[in-house]
Amino acid sequence: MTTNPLLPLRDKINELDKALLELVAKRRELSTQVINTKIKANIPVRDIQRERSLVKSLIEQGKNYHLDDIFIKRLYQIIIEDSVLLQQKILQEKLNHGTIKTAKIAFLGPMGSYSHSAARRYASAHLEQIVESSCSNFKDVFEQLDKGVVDYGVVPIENSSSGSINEIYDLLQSTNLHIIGELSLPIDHCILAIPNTQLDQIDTVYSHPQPFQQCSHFLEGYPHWKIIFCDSTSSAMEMVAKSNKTNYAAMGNKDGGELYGLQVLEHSFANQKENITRFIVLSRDPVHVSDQIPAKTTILMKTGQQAGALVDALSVLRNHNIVMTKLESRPIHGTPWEEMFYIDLQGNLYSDEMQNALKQLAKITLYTKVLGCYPNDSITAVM
Ligand SMILES: C=C(O[C@@H]1C=C(C(=O)O)C=C[C@H]1O)C(=O)O
Repeated sequence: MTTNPLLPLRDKINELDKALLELVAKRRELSTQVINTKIKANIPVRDIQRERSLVKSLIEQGKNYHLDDIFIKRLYQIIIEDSVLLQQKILQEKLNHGTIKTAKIAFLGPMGSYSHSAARRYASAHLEQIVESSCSNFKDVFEQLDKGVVDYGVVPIENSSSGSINEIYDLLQSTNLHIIGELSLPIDHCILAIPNTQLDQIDTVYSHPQPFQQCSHFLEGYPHWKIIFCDSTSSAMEMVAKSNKTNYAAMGNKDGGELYGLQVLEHSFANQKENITRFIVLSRDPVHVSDQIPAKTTILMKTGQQAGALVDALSVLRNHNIVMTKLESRPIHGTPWEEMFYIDLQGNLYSDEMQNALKQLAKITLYTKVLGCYPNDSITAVM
């Protein structure tokens, strides 16, 4: 019997990887000590200067081992992002008196949808244990939360290829719920079919309308495919698996497809190479965001229809040095041709600048409402 000549080397690699994991865990432990010290001394979590000088010095040291600088940057981007998010989480938990032990969380679709992955990801970072509640549409997520059936709801708000998810903006218009968090997920749509199916056998594709929009260029190459809209990507996968038909396919994610026993026929074909969806987390109660971490505040605003009304409102933000990261407008239910503006702002709701700006906005707009203040989780280590 011939033994695999790679085995001794792989054993050594395994040992090194174990040591690397131990080191990463030790570094995380130090980040925990750092945040406890920062809490006592009231020092901000983020220290951009420190991040810059650390990575610069590591790149220099890496040269001694012939390590590529881009490799070091990418590696430390992930390590520092994890460290900052861990510190933010610890700080927020302390401020909001710990997490709910077993939280119920609602999302769109049966298991395997993108919203399900986002809900799990949020839960693994912020909650101890969750009970999952799948909903057949976005309205149901809002209603379950409103009625107290669940503690949190996770819904997509925008995608880097298809833009804003209008249905969510419309639901936010009349809600009393609060945005308490955000998270972004890379999305890789796949064409999924039952085993032993070839791509040229497919004539009908099932999915939620969003993936069809995000992959319109790819779909132009298959003009004969019949497109059928479903409530969610996972209900599409469930349907295709149950049908057992070789001419049917679903568009959804690989992990979800595995749950339903489907195989990947094609992947990585969204219009934008980096296809990312940002999700928001909703709750009945607002959270307090520490002034030691970067925060975002989302507001709803209705201006009058006079010339320059929106410009005047945006000038208020500029005059208070508040950075706007997103501006979206949607028609107002029941009043044709009037618009509601949704604005994402960098900053804490309780900062002086934000409070002053909101007071002034209330004076010059017809309506202003805060939808939520939450930790900015779009952390990019500065290099
Ligand atoms: C660990 C710290 O907190 C943050 C995380 C850093 C890291 O992981 O190296 C560096 C600077 C801070 O943005 C720190 O301040 O030293």
